[in-house]
Amino acid sequence: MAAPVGGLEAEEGGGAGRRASAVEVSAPSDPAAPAPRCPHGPTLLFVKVSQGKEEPRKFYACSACRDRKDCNFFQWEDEKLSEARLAAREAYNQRHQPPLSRAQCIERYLSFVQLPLTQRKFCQSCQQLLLPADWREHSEHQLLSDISITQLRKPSQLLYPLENKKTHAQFLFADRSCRFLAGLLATLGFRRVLCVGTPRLHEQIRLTAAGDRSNTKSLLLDIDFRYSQFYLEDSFCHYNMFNHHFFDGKAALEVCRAFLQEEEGEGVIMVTDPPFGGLVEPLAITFKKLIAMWKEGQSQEDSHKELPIFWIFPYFFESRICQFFPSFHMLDYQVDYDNHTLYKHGKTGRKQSPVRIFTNIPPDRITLPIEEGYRFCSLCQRYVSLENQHCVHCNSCTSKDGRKWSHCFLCRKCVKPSWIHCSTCNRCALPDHSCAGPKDGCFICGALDHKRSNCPNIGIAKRPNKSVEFSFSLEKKKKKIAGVKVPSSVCGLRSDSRHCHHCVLLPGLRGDTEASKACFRELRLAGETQDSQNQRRKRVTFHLPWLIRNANFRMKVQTSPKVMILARVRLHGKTGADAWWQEGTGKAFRMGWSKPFHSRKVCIPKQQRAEFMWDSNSTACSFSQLK
Ligand SMILES: C[S@@+](CC[C@H](N)C(=O)[O-])C[C@H]1O[C@@H](n2cnc3c(N)ncnc32)[C@H](O)[C@@H]1O
Ligand SMILES: [Zn+2]
Ligand SMILES: [Zn+2]
Ligand SMILES: [Zn+2]
Ligand SMILES: [Zn+2]
Ligand SMILES: [Zn+2]
Ligand SMILES: [Zn+2]
Repeated sequence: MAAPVGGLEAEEGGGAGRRASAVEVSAPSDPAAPAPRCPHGPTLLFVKVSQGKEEPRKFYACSACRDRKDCNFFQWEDEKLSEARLAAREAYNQRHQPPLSRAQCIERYLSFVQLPLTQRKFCQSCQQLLLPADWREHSEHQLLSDISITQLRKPSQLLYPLENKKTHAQFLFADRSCRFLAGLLATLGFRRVLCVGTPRLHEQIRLTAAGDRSNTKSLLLDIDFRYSQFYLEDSFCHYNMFNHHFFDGKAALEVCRAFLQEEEGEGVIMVTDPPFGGLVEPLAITFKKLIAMWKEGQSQEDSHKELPIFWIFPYFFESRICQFFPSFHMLDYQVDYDNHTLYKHGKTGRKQSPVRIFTNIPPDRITLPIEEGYRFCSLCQRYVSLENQHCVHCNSCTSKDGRKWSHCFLCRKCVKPSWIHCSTCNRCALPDHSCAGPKDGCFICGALDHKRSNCPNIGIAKRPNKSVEFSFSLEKKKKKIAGVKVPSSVCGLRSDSRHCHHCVLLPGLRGDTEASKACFRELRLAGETQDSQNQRRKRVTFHLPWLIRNANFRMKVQTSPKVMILARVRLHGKTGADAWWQEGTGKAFRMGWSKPFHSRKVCIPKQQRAEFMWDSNSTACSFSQLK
């Protein structure tokens, strides 16, 4: 596949046709034609939209995996496949199903709990509960022994989270958020919770129910098959929320249906926390199918009722979610994650989490914890963040991100504190925005209410790094390396980074303003910091203006003779809703000996930020952008 779906998340949130290029879900030309299937169930039909125009040829790709490494299904909509290829595909799909059936998992689980404690082992390497007959096969693996019933009830602590952003994005609730959610559901009187992609909440509800005998039930639907080892058939279904596919067929679908329709659908809520990189539209279609399933079980007089839902998602998807579910509104509560360094609560994390709860439950029924910085606004009749002040002009507590917003009389609405009204654009924007630049929202997440430089996803690079300080000097006389010209009007960097209008530059760099006005193509960096191992390590972070995201750089490091250096390029998340730190993608390469400058070509594909790091006794490092 020509990587068309790779950029999906980048394009979500902004809506159709505003970006240079986006991939969107599309309606099939023939609605009766069934979508071809990959191992993750029916695929989705996508279309590439460039400059607002749809490319004529649509294609099918995996609904669940946004990285072709995870599932490389690709088929043009109008492509005809031979019988032999169809049969091969079917065989491939079969081979890529989980090794054990649901029934086998349950049988194994029942045998496992019967074992004495000393015989209960878990293989961390294979992420599998072991029965004595399996021990030999796993003897060389990393094993955990004496697995208690308490541990079995907390599989999300036993299993390692699948953080692969493009498929599972398994970011688990921090204890604080998990307890808050479980408590809120209990306070609201729900007796059944359909947990769609919320394994830790599922676990918490079951633990609480076991403790207080409240009998609250929970059913987990998740694509992570590992969970099937820990639950009987009435509490887990292997499920794909992007195409409403039950991997175990009709029997599993019936489990879900019965769960939703119990007590004529009374007392049930759906809570979902999908991977943030996922497209809103297919999720909305799925949730509507679950709602329809719940409705079938309702009596006539209840037909006006809605299935209560908590959809946990970043706040900048508000307009997109409300487009599909107009009765939803966003709560101010900031949802925290354990294994997510960025999305943590303001007080403890490095950054305020942008993740919120969207719900159709009236906000006056939802109490947010005062001790965590929420207050009740009697005018809005809802709990809001302490900083979120009631605006008398808007007659509402208007902040979306937890900061105090200010009212603009010209725009007739409240705007972010850092914005000012621009008479050229006739709207509020960041002071250093480009009036000539694209006016259609943020290039990272696509939201219309902010630009990329103010995007909550931009994260790490913008924060000043106290331990590293760089200085640079312009080397005009040096042999010039051709640079790519970026017109200043499209350069997305803030003016306070003193960037050159024509180059990619480094936020936080301090330097000569004259120099930054000139078109310089080579930067010289000097600076260092110590890391924990007392190694010398230098690092610099690049912001790439949106236009030149596919950029080649030359990195040159000057080493003292006979010093081998290890350089590393780290890419910070792709564009899009989950521009998170991507630990795993650091590409390390060695650079040779003794020559005064060693150079390497580095390609930064589509990322918005990249970090260059080098360990060495090197005296200087320079970067230049190549054509
Ligand atoms: C952002 S995490 C949410 C976990 C939640 N915060 C918790 O702690 O319970 C996303 C969850 O959705 C699941 N998931 C990812 N893709 C899915 C898909 N296509 N269908 C169903 N579940 C999926 C992941 O396995 C993961 O459990
Ligand atoms: Zn697939
Ligand atoms: Zn093993
Ligand atoms: Zn208010
Ligand atoms: Zn206002
Ligand atoms: Zn304004
Ligand atoms: Zn302007």
